Amino acid sequence: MWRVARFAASNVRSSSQRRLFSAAVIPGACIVHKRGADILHDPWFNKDTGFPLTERDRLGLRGLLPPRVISFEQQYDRFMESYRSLEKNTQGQPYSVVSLAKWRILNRLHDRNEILYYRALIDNIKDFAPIIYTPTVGLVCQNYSGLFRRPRGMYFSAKDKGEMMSMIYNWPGQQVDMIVLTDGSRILGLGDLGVQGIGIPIGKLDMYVAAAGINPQRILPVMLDVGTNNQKLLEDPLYLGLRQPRLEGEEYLSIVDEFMEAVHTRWPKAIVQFEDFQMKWAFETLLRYRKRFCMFNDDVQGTAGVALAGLLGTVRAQGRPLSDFVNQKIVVVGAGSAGLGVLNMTIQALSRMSGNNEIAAKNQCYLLDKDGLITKERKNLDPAAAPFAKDIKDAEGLKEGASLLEVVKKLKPHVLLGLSGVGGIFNEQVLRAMRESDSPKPAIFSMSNPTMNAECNAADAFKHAGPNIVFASGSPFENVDLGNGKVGHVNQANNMYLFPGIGLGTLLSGSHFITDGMLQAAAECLASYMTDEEIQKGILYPSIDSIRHITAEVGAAVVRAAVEEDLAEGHGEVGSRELKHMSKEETVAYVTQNMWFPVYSPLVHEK
Ligand SMILES: NC(=O)C1=CN([C@@H]2O[C@H](COP(=O)(O)OP(=O)(O)OC[C@H]3O[C@@H](n4cnc5c(N)ncnc54)[C@H](O)[C@@H]3O)[C@@H](O)[C@H]2O)C=CC1
Ligand SMILES: CC(=O)C(=O)O
Ligand SMILES: [Mg+2]
Repeated sequence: MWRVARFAASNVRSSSQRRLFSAAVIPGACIVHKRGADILHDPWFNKDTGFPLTERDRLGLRGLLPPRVISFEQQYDRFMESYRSLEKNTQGQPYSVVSLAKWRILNRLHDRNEILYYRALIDNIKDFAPIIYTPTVGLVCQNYSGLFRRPRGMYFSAKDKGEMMSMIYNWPGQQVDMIVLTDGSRILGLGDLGVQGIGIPIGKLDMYVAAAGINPQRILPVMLDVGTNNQKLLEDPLYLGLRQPRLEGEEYLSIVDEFMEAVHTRWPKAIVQFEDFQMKWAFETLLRYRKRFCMFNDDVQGTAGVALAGLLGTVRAQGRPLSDFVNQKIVVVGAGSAGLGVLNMTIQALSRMSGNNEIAAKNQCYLLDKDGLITKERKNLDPAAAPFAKDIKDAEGLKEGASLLEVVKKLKPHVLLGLSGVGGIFNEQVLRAMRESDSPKPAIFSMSNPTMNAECNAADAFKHAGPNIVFASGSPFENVDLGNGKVGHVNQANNMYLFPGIGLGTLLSGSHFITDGMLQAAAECLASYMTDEEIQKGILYPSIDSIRHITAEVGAAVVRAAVEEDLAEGHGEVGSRELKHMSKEETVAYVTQNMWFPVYSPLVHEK
């Protein structure tokens, strides 16, 4: 096992500080149970030409590598040079060609040498996150059959019913801390991609390693293949998943049940993040498992916290006190797992701030789906959306099913937040209507992924809704040049700012459950992270460059919430008593010190 890497300081925000920070890592020895070529073919242990001569002798590697030993720094520079020349050589080519070429070069390194891969990822997170995460990961999932070279993670299919308890022991890692699980039924805004959705757990877990310092030997991406209803995939001769329609009802749940039991039998403390499940199963599984296992749903709960932090930021951006949040009119477009999760957490926060007045809180919020404004008059109203359906008498004269444009024109909302998965629905007319918003700095959150599915792009938002808006998107866009030296700041409102800290904080607290209190603490931590000066410039979230720092803070907030709720049993040598006595700063230091960092450790062979 890797010894935990130790960091010198916890308060690191600039890139020069980060470099110092990484230089202070002390590598521990690592036990390996294999020798010779088996080591070179194992990306967990392989150092390529970086094996020192003594290690080559000890591990039976002499003669299997060219004689010259190359330092880690040289290997790193060599990789970055080839990445930069790929960038240069593909300039001007279509987005899909360039980004898939970048993904391939990163993926090859991932498959060969994980230490070098994760170091490159951490040091270049701003450049590489859009490749290994949204938006390119969406393209990768769509093209998975053609891109597939080597398996990564585990695949449990409907055909494995009754076998999962033994299958779970096929995983080579002794300990697993973090699992990201999908059934591929709603991959970003791209719909049902069946087994091809495995790219999402892989990308999310890469973010866990990069942002939270979860040891990559202790992560497990999982695909639960219960079939697909995507006809194109079913007819594709190269499709790698089960060629059958999706299981439904009890049959479906029995597969998820069996998986959850198997995982927690082998690794009772593993945390399972449910990701990109279609809405009905997202809610059903959350309800079914959250009091039995350590799990959460990222799309429902992680997204909600990030959106709430952003909404509170928009109040500060208007120069108003946070208490003014209760006066904001918020329109949420998309009544799926993400939209309802956001609305639920927002109403809870509004309600708390207005003296537990849930009715007043609900009055501030409007919800639309593909059929327009959702009111209590809706026929076949989805039970999940029912608590947020407008009473027609409170709908400001708007009718059931009113269009987005009608709603925006009538309400003049402070916030327009999209989680519909439909690209371009914040069209020119809708954005122009936002110019009449009651807010001096109207907020437009175009949170759907990947880029093509964003409700609007950044340039259109500033062009049509005006330079005063506060803008956030789920996938990254460049800042917008507004002329006269002014910049329209683009925020990335993505659950990546919270899920790594939720997972890490839960792990280090030793809590068996992830409660609303822990999630709320995570959201509040993110909300209070930015300074007033940054917020005034329209910057609502930290730069992705400081994702490790924000994750340490969020992780610590989650640990402290678990302690407060008496759920924290501790982790490793740190028990519940020690956690209870830690100050806020000590908790941040504890979390930071437990972040893994990629450095070559001496390998020691053991039979
Ligand atoms: N930025 C972030 O961190 C996150 C972004 N998302 C994105 O949110 C999107 C939706 O995800 P889910 O809620 O899980 O999907 P979902 O499929 O459960 O819900 C989509 C909702 O949008 C509605 N809709 C469809 N067409 C519409 C239209 N023309 N006008 C208004 N509403 C319309 C549907 O009726 C449905 O209520 C995806 O693109 C996903 O990538 C999801 C989670 C996190
Ligand atoms: C970011 C994310 O979780 C999604 O788009 O589904
Ligand atoms: Mg997701």
